[in-house]
Amino acid sequence: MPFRARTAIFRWSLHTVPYRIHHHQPHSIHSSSSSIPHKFTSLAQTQVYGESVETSDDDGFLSWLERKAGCRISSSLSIGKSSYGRSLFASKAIKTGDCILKVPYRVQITADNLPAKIKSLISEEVANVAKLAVLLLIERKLGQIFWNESELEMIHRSSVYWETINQKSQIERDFLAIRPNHQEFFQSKLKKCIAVQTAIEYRVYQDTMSSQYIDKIEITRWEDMRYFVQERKEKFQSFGDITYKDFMYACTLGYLYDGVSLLIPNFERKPHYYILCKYGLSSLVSLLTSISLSVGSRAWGSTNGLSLIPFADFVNHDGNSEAIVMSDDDKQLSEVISDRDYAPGEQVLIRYGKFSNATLMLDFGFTVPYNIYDQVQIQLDIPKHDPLHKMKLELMQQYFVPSRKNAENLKHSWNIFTIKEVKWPKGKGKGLPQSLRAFARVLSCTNRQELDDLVVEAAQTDGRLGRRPLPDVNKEIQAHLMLSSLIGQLIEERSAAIMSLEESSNSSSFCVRVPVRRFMARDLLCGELRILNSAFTWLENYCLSST
Ligand SMILES: C[S@@+](CC[C@H](N)C(=O)[O-])C[C@H]1O[C@@H](n2cnc3c(N)ncnc32)[C@H](O)[C@@H]1O
Repeated sequence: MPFRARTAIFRWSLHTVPYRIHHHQPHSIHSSSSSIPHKFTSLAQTQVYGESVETSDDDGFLSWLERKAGCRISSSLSIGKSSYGRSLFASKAIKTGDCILKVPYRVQITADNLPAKIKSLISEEVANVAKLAVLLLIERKLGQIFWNESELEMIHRSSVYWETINQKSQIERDFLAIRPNHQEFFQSKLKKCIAVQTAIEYRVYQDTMSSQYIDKIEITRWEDMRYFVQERKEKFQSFGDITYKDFMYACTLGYLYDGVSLLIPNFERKPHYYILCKYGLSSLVSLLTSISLSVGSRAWGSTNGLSLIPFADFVNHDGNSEAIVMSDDDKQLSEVISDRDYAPGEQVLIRYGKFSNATLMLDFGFTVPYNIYDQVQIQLDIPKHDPLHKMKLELMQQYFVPSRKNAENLKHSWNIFTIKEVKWPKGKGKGLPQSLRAFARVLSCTNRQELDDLVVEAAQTDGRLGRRPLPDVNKEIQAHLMLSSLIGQLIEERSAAIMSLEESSNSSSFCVRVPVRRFMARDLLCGELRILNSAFTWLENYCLSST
């Protein structure tokens, strides 16, 4: 995932592993996980996730990778197909605590693996994830990664909407930063090629509108191109939406992929054909524009920075699993220890991280129907017309400094709070975040004296502003009523958005992916609604119990 920000590295000690290891998780902008273990996957979920293993054309991959690594990577897993794309399945019975895969660092890929000649083409300001992206080779459904505007409209009430917009523009910036250099590189190759008259005749639609053919295109790798044309003629004809420029660019990407050939069995010298033949040209071209997201959903934060971990990246996610990818620096490998027993043929799942649906959706392109890590961002503003606006603003900026972890994440600022589901809305256990309630107390002050009193109280206690209930009970209730009114408004917005999703689900769509995205939007919004409702109930109870 695009990760301009932090990669959390967690120390994790499974009882079966006697040495110190690091837990690493797929890179996520949103990652804010702690490493507290959660429950085993329930049987019901196993059935939902369970799939029968189909023979996959990736069968040779494991043995190829083991040859490359010079050691056994897994003796209990095989690659198969699931409803989430490829996945790992138990090839024999697995017991809790078994080490199910070990991938040595030497066959993992980090930005450092970029060959020097490629590195020199990529400017310094390009994010690590984008550098890794040029190494990415296997991604399906590439053309469908970004949501279009009307699809985004389904979630415009959620903060994910703005995050998506920001992410897209960052990717565009990275892409633009890579492209000019690369084109220059290709231009020089092309000139050479023209000089030696190594041209090949082939046809490609220039664009769908004109359906014009370009007949003679000089290309350096004409032999390779002929191979491609012969093999994939029928596909070739259907690439109507690809412009000549895109096409050339896609073909030349092969140079960039040279650096990752180690991941592609039997295609060591022709990595781009692998992608072209297997997934089609549009996939390859889309790869360029959706590059960071694709990499992000396969890259793992570790002690080595972002890494692509072959084989481990075939495993799918279950937020309830306790199995995670861990790295052992002493042994120079990443490994997964099973958190439960598996029968042969069962799909093996791990937890990528404690990710909300917003994170899963934005960084991995999927959601789960009931996500225990869901959360909602709430923004509180000081009303412009508040006579104490200036004083409150100064106090807020001074006292409500986001934690370092949150500060790294652009979406966090002093007036944005993250709320999680309140498990015990009747008052037991943790309620709403203290910082949010403190902020509301400051907002509810109506004169300077009240604000000064809060400052004095902070100095006399732990230095934090508004952490204690206001001495005036009515004021305390007022502050919390203000929060419940805001939350009530957010609930209405989410409910309306869910309703309109339901209405639009009756209209037929020609596009296969729209219903899928509608489900994702619904998972996201329903999760947020659940959290907001729990917060609302908690606030109601707090106010009632304070009277
Ligand atoms: C690391 S890859 C896992 C292998 C992937 N299924 C494949 O075909 O290559 C992560 C991607 O798998 C899919 N995926 C993983 N877990 C999933 C889940 N629980 N539900 C839906 N899709 C999932 C998503 O497309 C995600 O971006």
